[in-house]
Amino acid sequence: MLIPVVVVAGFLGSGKTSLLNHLLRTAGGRRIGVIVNDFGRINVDAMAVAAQVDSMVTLGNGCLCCAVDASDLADMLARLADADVDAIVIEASGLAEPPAMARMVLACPGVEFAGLVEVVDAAEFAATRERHPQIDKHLRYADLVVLNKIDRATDPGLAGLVRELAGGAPVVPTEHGRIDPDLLFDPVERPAAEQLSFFDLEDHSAHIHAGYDTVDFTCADPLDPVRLAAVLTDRHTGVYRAKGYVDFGLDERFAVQVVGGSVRVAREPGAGTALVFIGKDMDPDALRERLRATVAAGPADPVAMLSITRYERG
Ligand SMILES: Nc1nc2c(ncn2[C@@H]2O[C@H](COP(=O)(O)OP(=O)(O)OP(=O)(O)O)[C@@H](O)[C@H]2O)c(=O)[nH]1
Repeated sequence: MLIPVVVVAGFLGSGKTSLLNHLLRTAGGRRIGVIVNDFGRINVDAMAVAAQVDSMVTLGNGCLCCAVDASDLADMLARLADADVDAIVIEASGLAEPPAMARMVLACPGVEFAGLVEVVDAAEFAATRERHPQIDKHLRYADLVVLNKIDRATDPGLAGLVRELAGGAPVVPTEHGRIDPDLLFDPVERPAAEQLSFFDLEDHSAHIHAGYDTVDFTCADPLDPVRLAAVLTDRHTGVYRAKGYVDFGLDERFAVQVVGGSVRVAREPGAGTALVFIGKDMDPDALRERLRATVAAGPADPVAMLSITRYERG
């Protein structure tokens, strides 16, 4: 029997990992294999899902749609299939081109492309669409659109617009990716592989990831919370997305998430700092230098920590 493969795509920070984690928690008896594809060299998403997954392989450093060889993907799918999973979910990088990924999966033996889920960030959609009009095409191609972060939506017309762009695919409004897992594994009618060929005509320079860079930062010394908060909230660095873990020299470290102008932190066990920054027109050297300048001589004091803990939410 062919193993169904679902691709979860969506722009940077829209909620793909949240959806995947929800799915893994609510999978019931299903054994789900996961492929996580991150844009940066440090695979933060893989760290976030690793705890609860049956079988996982990661594809870091570049989008699955261009940077990964089709035969590598076929090998990874075969490895997961050997691990006896019932279904495979690929979490695409936030800059990947869904049609190109769908085509790659369709070309892999032993598996069946079971649909493309496009996660939309209800808070950022209008701004993202303005910068990347290609998003419309991604929605048109989706089999299921998850309209996520509905708690942060401000435009009452958004759901209607997304429905129109989705061209008949179901649109499910939700928070934190909490959708019914059955929605993902219901069989969908797929066009034959050949019918996707018009996407071959597109030029990779038109892909959303063209022009995006990543900056990785790892450090064993504690960071200064005030200086780091200033970097994370600076809208002039070109950074759109940042994620990872930060050590301020305390008993616990902080998981950090930046999406557009929104910063969120949460306490986590562990030590050491590993951060990935993703953005357009960044100056990687300047950003690295600023990050190195956040290294502190010792543990952070409680008052200074307020500049970080103010971004903690329930
Ligand atoms: N307010 C709110 N925040 C959310 C919701 N869903 C996810 N988030 C937050 O948005 C941030 C990004 O979520 P992720 O699930 O990591 O997004 P992602 O699409 O996997 O991110 P990339 O892989 O970097 O593209 C995190 O801080 C989440 O906690 C939601 O429904 N509402």
